[in-house]
Amino acid sequence: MATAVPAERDAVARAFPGAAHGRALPGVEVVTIADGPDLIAAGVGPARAAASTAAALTAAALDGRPYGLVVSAGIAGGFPPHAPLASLVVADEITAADLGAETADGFLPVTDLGFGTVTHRPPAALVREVAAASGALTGAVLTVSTVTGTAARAARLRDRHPGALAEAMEGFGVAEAAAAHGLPVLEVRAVSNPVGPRDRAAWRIGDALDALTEGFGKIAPVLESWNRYDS
Ligand SMILES: O=C(O)c1cccc(C(=O)CC[C@H]2O[C@@H](n3cnc4c(=O)[nH]cnc43)[C@H](O)[C@@H]2O)c1
Repeated sequence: MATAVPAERDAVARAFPGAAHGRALPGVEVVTIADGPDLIAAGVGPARAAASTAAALTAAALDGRPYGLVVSAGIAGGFPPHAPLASLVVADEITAADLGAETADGFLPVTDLGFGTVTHRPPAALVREVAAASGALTGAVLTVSTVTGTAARAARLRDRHPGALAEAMEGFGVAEAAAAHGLPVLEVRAVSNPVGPRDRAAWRIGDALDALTEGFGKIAPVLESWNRYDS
């Protein structure tokens, strides 16, 4: 499970009762929870998150104990009124929203330029089960390299992605690493701030971290049974 920063990693870890121990890899520490998941604080932004996640996945594969599922988790901006503060969102689509080219006629995704991919889709059945267990909202979670800070950009993003509930900065990078290993990916986010005009006073990071802990407490059995079916 990959979060951006240690505060998010620790919020997820609080949902699992087992003892934790860490193992340092080049560029990332893997925290293993007894009878629970492995967690990494993969760094902020899609590139760093992809590099850290790839390191952890490769190390596990070389150890002969490959993972069955990769989860991107953390706080996010929520598109109002669809994803309110402290709500939990599970992605049915993980989309890189600013990977492309700006043209006089608007934004072109990199796929329109003939390259790569901009969207990864988590397994639909897993998304449904996670949402049912936790009460999470289900929709697209956008990955951006620049946090949205104006109403105009928030509106442009929703115009291009009408199903978007949240934006964050790591999901697509984590998903790219998972895809390179042929693994399914899930993204779960707790909303810490509205997407829109920059307003640091509106951040509710503590509430979002608490929502992450509570949400993963409910999601844990779903993930455990998913891994069992998968192996
Ligand atoms: O300085 C700002 O205006 C600002 C507003 C929101 C978030 C930030 C961050 O630097 C946090 C980035 C960190 O948290 C995730 N996150 C949380 N909210 C958002 C958001 O609205 N848009 C994108 N990412 C967000 C993100 O995944 C990073 O890990 C600064």
